[in-house]
Amino acid sequence: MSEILLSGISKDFNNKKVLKGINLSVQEGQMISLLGPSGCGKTTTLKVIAGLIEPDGGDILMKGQSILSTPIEKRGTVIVFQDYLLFPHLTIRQNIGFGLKMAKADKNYREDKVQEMLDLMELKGQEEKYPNQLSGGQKQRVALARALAVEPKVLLLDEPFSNLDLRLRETMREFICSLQKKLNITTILVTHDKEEALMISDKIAVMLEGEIKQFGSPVDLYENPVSEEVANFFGEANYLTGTIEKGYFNSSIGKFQTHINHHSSVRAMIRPEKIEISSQMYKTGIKGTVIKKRYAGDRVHYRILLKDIELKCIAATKEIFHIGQEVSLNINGNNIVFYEG
Ligand SMILES: Nc1ncnc2c1ncn2[C@@H]1O[C@H](COP(=O)(O)OP(=O)(O)OP(=O)(O)O)[C@@H](O)[C@H]1O
Repeated sequence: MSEILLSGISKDFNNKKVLKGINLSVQEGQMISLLGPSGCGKTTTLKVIAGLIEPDGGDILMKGQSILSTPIEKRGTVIVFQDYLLFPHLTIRQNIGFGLKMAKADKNYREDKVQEMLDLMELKGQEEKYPNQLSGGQKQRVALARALAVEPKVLLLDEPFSNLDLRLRETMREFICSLQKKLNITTILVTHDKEEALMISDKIAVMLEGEIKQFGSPVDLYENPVSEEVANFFGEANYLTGTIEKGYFNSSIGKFQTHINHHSSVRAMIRPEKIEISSQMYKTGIKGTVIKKRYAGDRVHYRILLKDIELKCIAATKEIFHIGQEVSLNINGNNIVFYEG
C-alpha cells in the first residue's frame, strides 16, 4: 500500500487550471522528486499534500485513509520551504523545539528530542545562536531539524538547495540523501533542476503545465521518455524521421537494428551522448564533418553535419575533434527511442 497517494487532484486559481488531475503514488521510505519548470504547479502540489491549500477535486490517501479533512497538524506531513522560514528572534534550540512546543510535548521529551536533532544535524555548539548568526547550510539543517523533530511520516521539501551556492548544494544534497535513507522517511522534493532530480531520487514525476507527464526511475525517464515533450524537457535530443521494417529502422543517415518489429513511420530520438564519435573512418560508421564545437571542460558539445542533417553529439575530452574534421559516427539501435511519426 502507498504511504501517500494522490488521486485526481485538481486546483484552479483565478479560473486558471493549475493542477489538472494529479495522480501520484509514493511508497514508504521513497525519495520522490516533483520536477518541472517554474509555474507548473509543483509547490501547489506540496501545499495540497501538507493541507495548506484545499484542492478543488480529487483525494489524498495516507496508508489508504483519506486525509483531506484531517487538520494540518495531524496529517503527519511537514513542509520545509526554500527560504527556511526560521524564527529570527528564537535561538536555534528554540527553533528546533518549536513544533514540539506547539504540539504540547512533554518538556523532558522535547529537550531530549532537540538534543537528538542537534546531534543528527551536526549542529552541536550552535544551539544558543540566532538564525542570522548561521551559514546557509546550517540554517537549512536547522529547518530540517525543526521539521523532523515532530517525527513526520512524510517530509515535503520545496527547492531545498536553491538558496545555496554550488559547493554547499552538493554537500547538502549528500547530507539530505543519507539522512533520508538513514531515517527511511518518505520524502517528496520539489525541484526544477534535472540533474539534481536524476542524482537523488528513487523516482521522478515530471510535471508540465499542471500534469504529471511521466513517473519513473531516473534511468527510465532519461533513457525512455514517453513523449518528445518529456525527452526535450530532460535534455538535448536529436530527431530523425524514418520507418521501421522487419526489425530495422531506416533513415536518411542509415539503417539501424532495433528490437521493435511492427511496421510504422516513426520519429526517432537519440541523445547526443549516445552517439560515438571516432577519427577512425570505420566502414560501418556514418561519415560526417564537425561544423561546431563547444568545449565544456569535462565534455565537448559538437554539431556534426551528415549530408543535409545536423546531429548534436556530446563526447568526453579523451580525444578532441576540430572544426572541419571528418569523423565517423556509431549509433547503437538500442539507444534509439521511437515515437509514432
Ligand atoms: N495562492 C495563489 N493564488 C493565485 N495563483 C497562484 C497561487 N499559488 C500559485 N498560483 C499560481 O499557480 C501556478 C503554479 O504555481 P506553483 O507555485 O505551484 O508553481 P511551481 O511549479 O512551484 O513554480 P516555482 O518553481 O516557480 O515555484 C503559477 O502560475 C502561480 O502563479
